[in-house]
Amino acid sequence: MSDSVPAPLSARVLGLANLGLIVIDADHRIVMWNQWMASRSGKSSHRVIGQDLFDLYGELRGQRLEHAVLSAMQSSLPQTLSPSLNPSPFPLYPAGTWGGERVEQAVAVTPFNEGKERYCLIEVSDISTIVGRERQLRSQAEALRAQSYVDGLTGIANRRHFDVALDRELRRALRNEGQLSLLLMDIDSFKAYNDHFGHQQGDACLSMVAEAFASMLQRPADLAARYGGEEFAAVLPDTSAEQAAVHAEAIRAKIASLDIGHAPAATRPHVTMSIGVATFDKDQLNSAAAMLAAADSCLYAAKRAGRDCVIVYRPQDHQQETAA
Ligand SMILES: Nc1nc2c(ncn2[C@@H]2O[C@H](COP(=O)(O)OP(=O)(O)OP(=O)(O)O)[C@@H](O)[C@H]2O)c(=O)[nH]1
Repeated sequence: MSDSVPAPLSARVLGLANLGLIVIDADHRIVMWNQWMASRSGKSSHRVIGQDLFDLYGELRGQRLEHAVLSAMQSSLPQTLSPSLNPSPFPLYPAGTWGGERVEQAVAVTPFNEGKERYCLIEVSDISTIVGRERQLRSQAEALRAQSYVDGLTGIANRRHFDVALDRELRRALRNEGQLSLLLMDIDSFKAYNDHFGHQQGDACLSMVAEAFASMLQRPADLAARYGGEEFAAVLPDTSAEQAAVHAEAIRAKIASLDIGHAPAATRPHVTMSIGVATFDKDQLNSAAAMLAAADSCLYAAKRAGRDCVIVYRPQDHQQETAA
């Protein structure tokens, strides 16, 4: 018969438990320290048994864990430490490593009596995987949010981003009586391009035009967007009608200079753009709808004028037109 005594079942279970188990007495002296704690703290149970937990880990003094232990001992009520408020209170590291990042911990404190003695059980769970997954989900959500402001085909801002930017800049212009211009632009005879070269090449053309157009806007507050289909738009804060007209003309010339061959049915042998320009004014063009309608009417006028040109909205002309 073997003379080795089998470990009591409870001791075996404590050794196998996949969480840290610490028991301290009323004077905070450690009376139990399981294998999980030993392998993650680098301190074996016979080194720590009998020591005051808060002497062993001075950094816990005055912290939430100490308050939780004191209050659990006094009230006899269990306490749970929020992992977000108390990240990693114990200096514990993944088993088999030393140093590096502490394991993320969730800590529960449960007071209990044994005979006349008062004790406190401290359970420490490793929640590193959960916290890591949460971080990953949060960063994926942020990436998705960023993507939802980006046009999938061209990579420039999408209509939603444009609407938000125009609204924000309009409110700023109204507040500061500042200047703000808007460009609406449309690739000329794009239906003919698609019909001649096919939709896939049409998409490639849209991407080239978008890239060239976006590269023309230099200020950080300027926004180049795909407004929809073959239409593009730009929000230009602190830009007068005259300055916007110069920008628009430069963009028109840049697109023409790309010299992208067009369909035979198009007005020009190369791809061109027509552009309408509207500028904020506090009496008439003081809303997104009014500015967009004004820019759109100029874009339409540019198409009627033969395409590949820029037309700037002038409130006085409009008054004359509507009055006539
Ligand atoms: N390839 C491609 N074509 C698109 C996309 N969005 C819109 N279009 C095409 O753009 C064309 C726009 O045609 P129209 O609105 O008739 O205007 P247009 O031919 O450009 O003529 P004008 O604007 O008068 O110069 C349509 O044939 C649409 O199918 C897209 O994402 N990819």
